[in-house]
Amino acid sequence: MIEITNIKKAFQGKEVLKGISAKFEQGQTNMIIGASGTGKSVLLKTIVGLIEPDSGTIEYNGRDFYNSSLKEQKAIRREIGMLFQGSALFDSKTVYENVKFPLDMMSKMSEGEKKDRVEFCLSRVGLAAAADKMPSEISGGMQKRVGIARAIVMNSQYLFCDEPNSGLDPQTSIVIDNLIQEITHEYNLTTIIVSHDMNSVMEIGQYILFMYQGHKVWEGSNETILDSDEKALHDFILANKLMQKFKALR
Ligand SMILES: Nc1ncnc2c1ncn2[C@@H]1O[C@H](COP(=O)(O)OP(=O)(O)OP(=O)(O)O)[C@@H](O)[C@H]1O
Repeated sequence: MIEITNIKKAFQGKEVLKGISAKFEQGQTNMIIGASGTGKSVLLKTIVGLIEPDSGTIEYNGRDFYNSSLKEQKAIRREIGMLFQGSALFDSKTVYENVKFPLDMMSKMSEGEKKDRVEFCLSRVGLAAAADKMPSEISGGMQKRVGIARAIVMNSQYLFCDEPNSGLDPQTSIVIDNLIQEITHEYNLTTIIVSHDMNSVMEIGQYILFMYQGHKVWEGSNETILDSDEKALHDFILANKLMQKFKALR
């Protein structure tokens, strides 16, 4: 579980995060949603340790990240897997080499152990046959799957996904959403996904934190989100035409 308490962050005097608290449970897909510019990415970066908050705490299974020693922070970082927007693969490395990269950087495994682990992760995301391909030779959806394999290769406990569906067609988006959810359940990960894709929210949002202008204004699940009478959330949901129709039918 990741617990954040009263997180605040300002840039040049402008408050971007205005005291956010939440609990992201293990073994479920947690989502941070909200309109553009509302602070979702800053919050995610704060949680993973890329932006230090001005105040507040972030606890990884009880370990307070920003009040830990560098050694302890490094240990937590090793337990984190990230799926970046746009996949962020190395263009000059094969699929296999991309997935192996974190093991080369951070593990003490032998070459044989690394090979087994990379092959296991690639087959878990359905890409065993694409190991020798270059990122430019595979589709956007396959690139995301490589990104997921790379994110879990270190046996991560925590999985962070920043807009995992950006640039994907609706059908491929569902495949990627379902893969993230399956992996979360299978390996009992604490997963946090930043998204503004309402389809994903409805598909896999087991816990949803809705942000508006730097505040948490609503939390709940995909089962309760359509019943909320929070105005900002309502406006966000109904910006999606399909959701308007769906809501009208209920
Ligand atoms: N390093 C930074 N320095 C100054 N301002 C920043 C910095 N990072 C983010 N901001 C500001 O913080 C605010 C929130 O940005 P953030 O990227 O978190 O929004 P978001 O909700 O993720 O938006 P989007 O959905 O468009 O990615 C914006 O006004 C942005 O300009």
